[in-house]
Amino acid sequence: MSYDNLTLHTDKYQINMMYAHWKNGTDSHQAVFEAFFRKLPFGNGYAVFAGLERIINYINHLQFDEETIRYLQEQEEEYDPAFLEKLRGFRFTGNISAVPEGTIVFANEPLIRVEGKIFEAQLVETALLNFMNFQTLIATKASRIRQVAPEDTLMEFGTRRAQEADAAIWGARAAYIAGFDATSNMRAGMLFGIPSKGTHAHAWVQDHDTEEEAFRHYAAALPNQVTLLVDTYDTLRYGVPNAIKVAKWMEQQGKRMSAIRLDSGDLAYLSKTARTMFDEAGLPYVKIVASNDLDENIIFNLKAQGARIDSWGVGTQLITAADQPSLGGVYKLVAREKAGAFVPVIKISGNPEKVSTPGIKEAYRLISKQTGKAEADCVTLIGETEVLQGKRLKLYDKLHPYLFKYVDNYDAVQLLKPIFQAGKQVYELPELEQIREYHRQQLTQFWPEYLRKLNPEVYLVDLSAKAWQQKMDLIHDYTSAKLE
Ligand SMILES: Nc1ncnc2c1ncn2[C@@H]1O[C@H](COP(=O)(O)OP(=O)(O)OP(=O)(O)O)[C@@H](O)[C@H]1O
Ligand SMILES: O=P(O)(O)OC[C@H]1O[C@H](OP(=O)(O)OP(=O)(O)O)[C@H](O)[C@@H]1O
Ligand SMILES: O=C(O)c1cccnc1
Repeated sequence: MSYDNLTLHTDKYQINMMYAHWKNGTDSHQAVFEAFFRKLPFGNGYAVFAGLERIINYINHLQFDEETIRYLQEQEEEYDPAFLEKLRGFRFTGNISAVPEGTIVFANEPLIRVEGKIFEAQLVETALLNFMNFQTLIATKASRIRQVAPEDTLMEFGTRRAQEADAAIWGARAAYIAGFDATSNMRAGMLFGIPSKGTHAHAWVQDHDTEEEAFRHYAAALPNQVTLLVDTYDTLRYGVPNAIKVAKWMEQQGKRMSAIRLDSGDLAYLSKTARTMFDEAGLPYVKIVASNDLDENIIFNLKAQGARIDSWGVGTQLITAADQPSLGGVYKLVAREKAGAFVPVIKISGNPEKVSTPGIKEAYRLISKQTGKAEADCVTLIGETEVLQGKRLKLYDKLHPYLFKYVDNYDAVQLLKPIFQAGKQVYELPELEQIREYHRQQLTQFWPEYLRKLNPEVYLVDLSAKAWQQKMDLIHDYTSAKLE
């Protein structure tokens, strides 16, 4: 089965709600939803937004074709044929704003805003969250790994352990955005233009009578990219000495071995000893690649132990975000049309962090004119102008009011950019290399205290006084209404 129409890549309850709106005659009512997450993953101080390319692609190709219509008909007898007829002509006609991929983002600020007919805006929730949550999670994990090895080559090796094919390729892309240098996945390489890299597996060595013969045959076949896996039998007793012999043999033919790969054992000890052996053999140019269930913590520790590793192959831990395998991004209705105008809506919860923030919002990054560094993000109601005028602001985290600061002399950068207007794509997707460079620039806007991997400083995401007051008013209205 090869069916790639993603229109039904949604939860049934979205179609049920579309149906009920249509039945009630409210399907064309305008609504505004915002996507955000409430908690940063991995205890990190920031996240790296990704997923927009796939979202744009998805929105552009939304279409209930005959096969999907037939399926809906068979699935749900209650769906009126006239509803299915309406779906035939469906397309997304609303507005979408989003932060560009590679942007550093934080909890509780809108990352995607969807405005349009409730019928359309409801359908897209599931897919938008699916793409944003996964890709942002992997980009953030990759960013943590890049942080501990700023100068080294990082290769994404995760496909065999990824949660299926889509996760492998979009995860590879997310990792590249956040600073990885290459992927082993050739399809990701082909589709996105990510550099592809690869060594060889144990099978290559096992399929020869001797390790030395295996190394020689490999070097003869691909003399310009020889990275030999040296741990099939015994790294220091056989693997490294055999690799040294083959490197000398290559030199006689005017070639240079690129590297060896260590894939088991004590990577610190083995890399230091192997480095000495290569150096003493007059082969200082042969680099050392390591793999084996690596993540940012192991890499950090290996470096602390003085490991002599130049390049890291990272698979499982990255592509599955093993220490936190999902990002809890949500998509919340913030305003709906009533009597021809938008009214803010709220979701009340016993958990204060889950009370939604009503109203259509904008998010700004306040960049100090003096230092060029980000001081805080400010979430306002749309149309508020104080932030844009550069007025002195007292910002504080409303859930934790002891976190506050004053900012002035700043530039306010609007985080959400228009992506679709009246259903038409108005945003030109940057090239992947530009996204990667943009992400690198983004990192320079933050003090290192916010970026550090362990116990980072909390970056302030403030809610404007007006947005806060509106939230309080609605909480009051709803909770007192309930008591009556
Ligand atoms: N010096 C080190 N300090 C901390 N962690 C290390 C060090 N060397 C290796 N590791 C990590 O320890 C873990 C070792 O796992 P494991 O015991 O499965 O590997 P192994 O002994 O190399 O055997 P296998 O052949 O099964 O891969 C891996 O995640 C590896 O990256
Ligand atoms: O460890 P990861 O970060 O996921 O990196 C990818 C791993 O995949 C390969 O081996 P594979 O796991 O297939 O076999 P092995 O465990 O026997 O080495 C490779 O040798 C790495 O060890
Ligand atoms: O090229 C490699 O060495 C590689 C690729 C994928 C998984 N493990 C290793």
